[in-house]
Amino acid sequence: MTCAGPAPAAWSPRWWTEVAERKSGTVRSIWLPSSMAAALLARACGPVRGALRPWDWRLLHTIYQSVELPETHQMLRQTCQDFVEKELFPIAAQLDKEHCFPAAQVKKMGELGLMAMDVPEELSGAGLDYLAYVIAMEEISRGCASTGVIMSVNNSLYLGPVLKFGSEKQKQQWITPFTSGDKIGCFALSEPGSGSDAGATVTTAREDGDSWVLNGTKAWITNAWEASAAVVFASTDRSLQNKGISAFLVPMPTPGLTLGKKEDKLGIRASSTANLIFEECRIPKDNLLGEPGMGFKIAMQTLDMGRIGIASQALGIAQAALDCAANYAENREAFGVPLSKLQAIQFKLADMALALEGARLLTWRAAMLKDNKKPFIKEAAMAKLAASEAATNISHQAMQILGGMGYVTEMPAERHYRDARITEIYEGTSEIQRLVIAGHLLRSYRS
Ligand SMILES: Cc1cc2nc3c(=O)[nH]c(=O)nc-3n(C[C@H](O)[C@H](O)[C@H](O)COP(=O)(O)OP(=O)(O)OC[C@H]3O[C@@H](n4cnc5c(N)ncnc54)[C@H](O)[C@@H]3O)c2cc1C
Repeated sequence: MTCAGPAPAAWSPRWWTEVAERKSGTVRSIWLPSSMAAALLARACGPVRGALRPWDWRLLHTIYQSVELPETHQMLRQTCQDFVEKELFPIAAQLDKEHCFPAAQVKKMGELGLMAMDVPEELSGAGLDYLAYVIAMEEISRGCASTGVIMSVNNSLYLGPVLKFGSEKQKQQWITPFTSGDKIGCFALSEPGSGSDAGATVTTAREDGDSWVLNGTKAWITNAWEASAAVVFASTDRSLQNKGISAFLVPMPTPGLTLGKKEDKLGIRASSTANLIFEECRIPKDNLLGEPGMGFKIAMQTLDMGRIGIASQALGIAQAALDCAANYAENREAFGVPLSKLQAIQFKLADMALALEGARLLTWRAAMLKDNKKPFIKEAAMAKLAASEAATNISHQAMQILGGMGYVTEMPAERHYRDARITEIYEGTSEIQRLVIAGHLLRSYRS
């Protein structure tokens, strides 16, 4: 088998168009999540509808979605599940073993709209909401956590800040070519000397005629080896500390930028992680994203959104581990009965399912708050913390349920265990999530 994976399946290039055609034969897209939910609500609520004020509708929209996903999102989930069964399950173990970037699968995900999910259709994105993004992220990560992080970085860490802070011209140039799976982007904030303390950035950018000139090293950059562009954070005025950091759009490859070695990692081994080394790297003046000094704000707001994606990646890994453990327990016999008849194993499975469901509800809630333009920073941190710790614990218990078979590569349990661990580290460690949650919590008591 090659890294390209199995022969291409007959995927519809735009699944939601197919859905629309199935429904009416005329509408190009049915992706209007709020109005769809309202229509479904109207069907569900009938006579009480007239009694509802606008804010009630919004509230019901939220409650409705937390009880049962809208039909559109269920269809999206099914599409992703079919993709995972055919395209990722058969090759995930080999991708991991060979550190192999899943180029063919990323291309197909681009064709399905999964590489630019909340980018508007005018910019060639799928034009979906964040709830759709987390549903898809979970499913893709269930099939292959490495593919999940590749998708997450392109969607939320690379496209996210360009969409939010870019000029119209920048959006055309730096978003549209990155929606189809042909090109992917990366996000370069961390440095060898600063990860959690991102404000301590020492990479610099100085103005020189029509250019910015970058110097310094960015560390741990996901997608570095395959990326065609990076959002890079560098200090334009060290004396201003956080407020002196700016964000830049850097084409890759470009003179003055070299890649470090691929890190040899515990998990998510099919995604590349490497340093970006800038030595008198010259980029056009126009490549400044936002205003000078806005970089720290751009980075923090991007990570707030990105955390919801990493929470969903963790959910996918946890679900895969639970599925593996439950199936094994049903089929493996000990002391004359299947493992699943033993109460000790049942209790483990129950606790695993409980942690997973709780984390999933927190993740959906954070996504829906974002979709409804409500504050979501604390909730995103809660979702990431709960989901990543659930993934670590669930994959640990799954390995225990499999016994010796959990420890060898014939079964996916050991890969889930290795993949889960990173979700507690990147896009803010668990300690940083606790700091964010506590900060918001205590502010609410003081105000
Ligand atoms: C596989 C991988 C992929 C990554 N991808 C990217 C990427 O694409 N782009 C990018 O910019 N970065 C990326 N990172 C970097 C990642 O975000 C950082 O590793 C992470 O933020 C932690 O920073 P650090 O490693 O410097 O640890 P440190 O910040 O040195 O932290 C070390 C320990 O101290 C704790 N700690 C630090 N400060 C505090 C505090 N104030 N209170 C309590 N505890 C604290 C931390 O929680 C941690 O346990 C990636 C990392 C990995 C391993």
